[in-house]
Amino acid sequence: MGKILEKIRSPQDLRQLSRQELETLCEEMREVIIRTVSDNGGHLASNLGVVELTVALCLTFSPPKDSIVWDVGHQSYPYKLLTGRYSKFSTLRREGGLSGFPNREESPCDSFTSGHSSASISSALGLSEACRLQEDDSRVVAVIGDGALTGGLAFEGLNNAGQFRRNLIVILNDNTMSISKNVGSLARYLTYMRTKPGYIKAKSSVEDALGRVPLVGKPIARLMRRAKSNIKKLLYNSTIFSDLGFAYYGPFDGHNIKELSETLEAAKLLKKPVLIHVRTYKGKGYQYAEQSPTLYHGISGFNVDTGDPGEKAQTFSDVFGQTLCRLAEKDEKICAITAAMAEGTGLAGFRQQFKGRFYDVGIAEEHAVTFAGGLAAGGMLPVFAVYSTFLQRCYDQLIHDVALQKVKVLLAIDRAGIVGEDGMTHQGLFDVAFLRTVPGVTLYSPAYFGELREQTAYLAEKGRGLCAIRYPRGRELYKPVYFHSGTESYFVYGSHSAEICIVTYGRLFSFAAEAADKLGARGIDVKLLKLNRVIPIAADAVSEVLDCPQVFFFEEGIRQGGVGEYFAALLLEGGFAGRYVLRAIDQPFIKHAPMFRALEQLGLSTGGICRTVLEHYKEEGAEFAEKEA
Ligand SMILES: Cc1ncc(C[n+]2csc(CCOP(=O)(O)OP(=O)(O)O)c2C)c(N)n1
Ligand SMILES: CC(=O)[C@@H](O)[C@H](O)COP(=O)(O)O
Ligand SMILES: [Mg+2]
Repeated sequence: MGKILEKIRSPQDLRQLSRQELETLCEEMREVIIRTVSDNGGHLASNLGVVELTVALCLTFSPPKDSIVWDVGHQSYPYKLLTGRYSKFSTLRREGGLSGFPNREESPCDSFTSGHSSASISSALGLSEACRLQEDDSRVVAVIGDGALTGGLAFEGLNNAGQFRRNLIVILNDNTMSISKNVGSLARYLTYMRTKPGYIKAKSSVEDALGRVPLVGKPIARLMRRAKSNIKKLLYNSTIFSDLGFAYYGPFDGHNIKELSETLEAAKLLKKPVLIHVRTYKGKGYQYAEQSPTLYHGISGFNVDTGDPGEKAQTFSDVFGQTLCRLAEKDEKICAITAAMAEGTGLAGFRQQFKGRFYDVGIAEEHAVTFAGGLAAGGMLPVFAVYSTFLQRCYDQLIHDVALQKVKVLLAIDRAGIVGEDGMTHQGLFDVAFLRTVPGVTLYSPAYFGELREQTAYLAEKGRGLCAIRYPRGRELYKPVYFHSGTESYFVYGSHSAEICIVTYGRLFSFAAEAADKLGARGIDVKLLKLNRVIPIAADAVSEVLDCPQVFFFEEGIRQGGVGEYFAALLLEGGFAGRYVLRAIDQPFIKHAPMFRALEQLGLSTGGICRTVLEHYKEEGAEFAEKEA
């Protein structure tokens, strides 16, 4: 297994291989990727689609001297295999192992850490300009998918790069898919380019472009002659890309190593930005992924022989999607918006049931929020379901295009908190802190499916202005059965006379409740305050713990600007005289690890909550902590 692959220590090693050996290498790479993702989970279909492209890139360029920037970076597994990481590949996405995305700390061959879409052209342009300014002749290549190209940032990059008279290669990896089918006019335009009958001979063709390159020696002349005939027959007269200042080549077969490498060699010689359009197939080489590229885009593991991913427990996203469908049956104003994440956010059912009120806007979160603002100003009730990490892009739109307009928009913030194996680029840890600064926002944070249903309905029916609800990745956790009091915005559990009070919100409440049970079993009486509404915090909720001598606040989000700090300020204003201990996240770039393992390491699991309380509870605490550790 991996006979050729195991000898590849760096891209330079590929140059010793024959055409046949390169083909065999691709088969070996696919086998390793399929096996590893079946065990560890990960992004299968996109990686299988770029195997030949990666080989061609590594044959033509010399990372780390040359930079290859992978957009999103979820398709960088073949690149990891060819850049000295084969021996560690079985650790992919495991705690302490290789990241599922390019990471500057992992390898000098990863020139830019990525995870969020549509940024590659801008970062590649920056890298290229840094080379120019330092008189470094290294090459820079950005590889961007047709899905990622729907993001506005990609166009900002193209617009800016098009004016530079300097080589910058952008490879458009067009597989007609985002996570689901790619959408929008651009996707239509790419289809037109792929299928347009009869190629037009170029006016300002590669011949002109190549004519400007000084001929040095016979090999280059030969190479250029070959490239010219190759390119000439496939070059369009005018494309959106050439209008933006790029030389456009394509579309090419993205699974033909020879054609790709020759094209890349030729493109290297141009003294202007170049866009090379390649057609690839998501899932190539694994029949199940070819048939269902959406299912195998990101998958938690599967049986290699049957492709069976196994049973999946119900998730918060599922419950949200079902709830929104029920609400939309009664309220015709409700519209659902996704930025290319219909499956992940649980909106696939809504898409089917309410086609006319469903919008997949492409990977364009900023646009999604402003579009929602417009829908709301026009009298509709837009609901934008988005992962917490991707909402980070929308800060200005939330302020300017929703809050300032005084319109009602509902944000369904999925993957809030630690997400697990996707790691540092995907953790949902900032949303609460930045939403706190948006005027007039209302934010709820359910711990359980039932609460998600109730709070979504409450916000849809009664909320005002910018309303949001945040919930975690995956399933619901431990639910205490004992009595609680309070209002819709908070619940109180346990004895009112307890000397210790734990305050928290969202899924951490399950751990806090378990911790309270354990502490109770050791004779330590704990009162629990669960915030349902975290912005604004209800004055009554603060009053509930004002007289408590020790208040512990646990938060699955960043400390700065989080709810824990906010709660502390309200306590102080209310005259609180006790001890306040806040455990939140201080270093938010948290590496990949199983979700609950990461929470444990952050001291935010049941054990962590017990330990923190007990550290402050002297004698019994020391004894208990030893037992628990
Ligand atoms: C800002 C942002 N929004 C959403 C995502 C989630 N996401 C990851 S990959 C992907 C689809 C990318 O499609 P494409 O660029 O065509 O790559 P392919 O998977 O087809 O290779 C999406 C929506 C993301 N990574 N970043
Ligand atoms: C690459 C990317 O951004 C998404 O594919 C993400 O990995 C999806 O994560 P979930 O598995 O949480 O939907
Ligand atoms: Mg694609």
